[in-house]
Amino acid sequence: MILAAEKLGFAYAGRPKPIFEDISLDMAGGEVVCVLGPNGVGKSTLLRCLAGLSAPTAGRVLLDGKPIATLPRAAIARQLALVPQSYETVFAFSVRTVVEMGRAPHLGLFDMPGSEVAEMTLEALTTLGIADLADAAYSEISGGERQLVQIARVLVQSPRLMILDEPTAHLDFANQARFLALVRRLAKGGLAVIFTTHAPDHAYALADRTLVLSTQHKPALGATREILTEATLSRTYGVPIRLIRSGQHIVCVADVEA
Ligand SMILES: Nc1ncnc2c1ncn2[C@@H]1O[C@H](COP(=O)(O)OP(=O)(O)OP(=O)(O)O)[C@@H](O)[C@H]1O
Repeated sequence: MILAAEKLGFAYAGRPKPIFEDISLDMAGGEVVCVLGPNGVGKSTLLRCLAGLSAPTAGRVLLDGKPIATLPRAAIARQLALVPQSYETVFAFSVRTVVEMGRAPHLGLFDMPGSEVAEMTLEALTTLGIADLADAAYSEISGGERQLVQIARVLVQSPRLMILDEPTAHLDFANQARFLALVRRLAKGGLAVIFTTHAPDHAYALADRTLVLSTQHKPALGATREILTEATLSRTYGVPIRLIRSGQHIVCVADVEA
């Protein structure tokens, strides 16, 4: 097991009740898990706990069997990569440098990235279709391009587990489809992936299991096609949701009147 979350709970100081309670989740290599739920339900907070960036107020996270809270950041980063919802930098780094920095956890303290890292970086940028942006300033590219750069950066980090917070939020329709195909390919190669999304269709397209967070009900985790019923989705989002099947694909439609 790469990651094991045991009975996690989290409460922000000053908030009357916990954001979530009693979440347990095991991640093995090659598995893809989606976290779904309405705005503000706690998805990003949960991902930060799983990545060891926030300390849960209940329960614990084990990485390779060891409590993540006891591990040095570089040791965590060799196993696990988090792509947050947004990533800003105040420095005028080039796209190439931002991606190369993904390799830092594998380098010694005074090592400079060599030709191997340069090759990995170019390969990752090419995979994401943004090799032509290599020398652009990260601060001067679009939101979707930044999202692709961040995904390239974690490819160079080559972790065993990728944790992605709304990775498709800024991507155009084709890049969303390419991203889903890329994750499917990486998972076949043994990578474990946890991602959040506001598109339940992406859970159907990608996730072996889905964790549904809701303000009204207990967290529910199960096989995506079993857990994401019309009833569960409608209850979770508070609007009537229908599932439309077309071959292998399932599309969700919300029936909200004007
Ligand atoms: N630093 C903080 N201090 C206090 N409350 C916070 C803090 N960060 C987030 N929250 C609150 O915790 C709750 C969960 O936030 P979180 O960002 O985890 O939700 P989310 O499910 O990822 O939301 P979204 O889908 O809108 O991105 C929200 O009510 C939010 O307002």
